[in-house]
Amino acid sequence: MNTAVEQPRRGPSLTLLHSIPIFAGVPDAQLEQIAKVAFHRRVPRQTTIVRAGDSTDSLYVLISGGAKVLNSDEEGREVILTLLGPGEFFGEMGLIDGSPRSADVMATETCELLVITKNDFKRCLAENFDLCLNIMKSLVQRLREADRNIESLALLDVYGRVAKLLIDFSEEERGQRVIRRRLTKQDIAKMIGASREMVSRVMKDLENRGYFRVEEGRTVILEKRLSSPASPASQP
Ligand SMILES: Nc1ncnc2c1ncn2[C@@H]1O[C@@H]2COP(=O)(O)O[C@H]2[C@H]1O
Repeated sequence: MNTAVEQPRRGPSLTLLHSIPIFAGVPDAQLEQIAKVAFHRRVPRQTTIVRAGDSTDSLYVLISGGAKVLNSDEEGREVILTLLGPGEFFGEMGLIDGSPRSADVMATETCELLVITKNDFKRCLAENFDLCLNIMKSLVQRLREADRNIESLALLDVYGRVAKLLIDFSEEERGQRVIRRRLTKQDIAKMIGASREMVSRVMKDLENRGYFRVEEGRTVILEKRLSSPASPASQP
């Protein structure tokens, strides 16, 4: 596992801060304060940035790259709680309630991060209602996502779970829904609680039946059909 990290660099620009959703609506005077206390850090792929159970010292904002939030048991079995992309933040839970880190966060690509230490983050929160509100909105969105995941685990078969995940990760692009981020079958398996072999089988079947196609390394979804795939067992 990679633990090497580059030396931190100080000082994000105001333009950069303006482009990050949790800083939306925060006045420039406050952003200047944040710019003074935040610093850049670059971490290579496979670096564990935050480790479950550790004490909490900082909030992280992902400027570029990608990361996964995961939990594992003593036997090394993993569940991926979510994937994070540019503009998203992590490490807020421990800062808010003082508990140890709730999960590992690992870089899936080289990441450019903005780091704000615990005391600086708390000072920024105390002085800025918009920042508090933006953090609350993100927490509500994460709760909604977690609720949807519980529902899908309880009510859908593996076909339905794979289909739902592909739709959730797809983005609108010129009238089509396309998955741009790198999503391995192993990652999908760890997100939906199925084996990698099962996910491979289901995806091959869905592709053969025309629910999606892979074009130049991207997955293009034939949306209307994918939203309700029938598993072979339930087909007439
Ligand atoms: N279900 C989830 N969705 C998105 N992010 C999460 C989820 N669970 C944990 N995290 C993030 O992972 C971080 C691990 O460290 P913290 O508990 O400090 O803060 C946590 C959150 O930022």
